[in-house]
Amino acid sequence: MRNIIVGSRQSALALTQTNQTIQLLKEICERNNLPYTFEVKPIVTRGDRILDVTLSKVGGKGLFVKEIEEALLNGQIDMAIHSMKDMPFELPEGLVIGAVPEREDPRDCIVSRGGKLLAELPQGARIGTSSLRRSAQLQASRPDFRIESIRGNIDTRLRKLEEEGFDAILLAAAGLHRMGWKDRITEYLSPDVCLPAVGQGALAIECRSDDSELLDVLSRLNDTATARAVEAERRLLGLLNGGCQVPIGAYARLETAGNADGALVLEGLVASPDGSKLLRESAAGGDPLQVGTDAAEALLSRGAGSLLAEARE
Ligand SMILES: NCc1[nH]cc(CCC(=O)O)c1CC(=O)O
Repeated sequence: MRNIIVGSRQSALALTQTNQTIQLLKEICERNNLPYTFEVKPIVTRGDRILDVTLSKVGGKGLFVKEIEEALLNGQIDMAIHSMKDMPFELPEGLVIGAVPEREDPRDCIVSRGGKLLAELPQGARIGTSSLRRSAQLQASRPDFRIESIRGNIDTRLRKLEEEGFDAILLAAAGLHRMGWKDRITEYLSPDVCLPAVGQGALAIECRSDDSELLDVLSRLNDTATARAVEAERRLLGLLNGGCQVPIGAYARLETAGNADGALVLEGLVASPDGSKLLRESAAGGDPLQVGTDAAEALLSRGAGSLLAEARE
């Protein structure tokens, strides 16, 4: 019998994702007669302590992940469940993504006060989001919206919607689904309107690369279609050097639903921060890395490089 220690940030979403994943792993162990138990170990990261500072100024989203990775490397924990979209492009030596479970809904959504749909929001409506990707795409169709930064975990943002008088906020549907708060969603935004972030809705289960015992268990939770889609999206991100906060979106899906090993269709987007310029390109094919490369090169050949340089200034 081996007790596997699972590190988790303390946010409600992180703990929920961790517990839901452990539940699936427990079922796998039961079905296959595998001798493992799982225990959650909460970890406070630097990213959690400095939410009031602009994250990009203090090291970006990777902050949430870094301390968890240190705990993995020094053996305090054995595995960790991250939101894929918070994963930096490169993993430290000695760690791997052992499984990518089936993806939740990848779309963004709006939660509005009074249940107004996007098209019904008044001229000059105040919209809360801290994501350049979301604000650029929204401003492209509605330059009248006043976009304001909103920080904190999902529960904090939902509270701020009411308390700070926003007309609407933008969130990832996946977080709300996982929390059991689907009924708060006013409207799902189609990827044609708001292309999701790389990896949005997917999870990454990270562990030590030499832990073959655990890797064997995790492999049973891997979802081929999601893993391939995310591989394509992350290749695009890597080629556009999108590690920091830049307006990049990417979403890959199977060309034929159900054919997990078949062709992928990847859409990529790079925007200027104010949404005045949006570049969108797509690529398709069977090799996720090639599809990611093709879409990134198509974007770069249309001037994505200078748009990104503008955003980083
Ligand atoms: N940026 C923070 C973050 N990281 C992961 C999620 C949940 C959605 C997901 O797992 O993709 C969220 C909240 C949000 O963007 O609304």
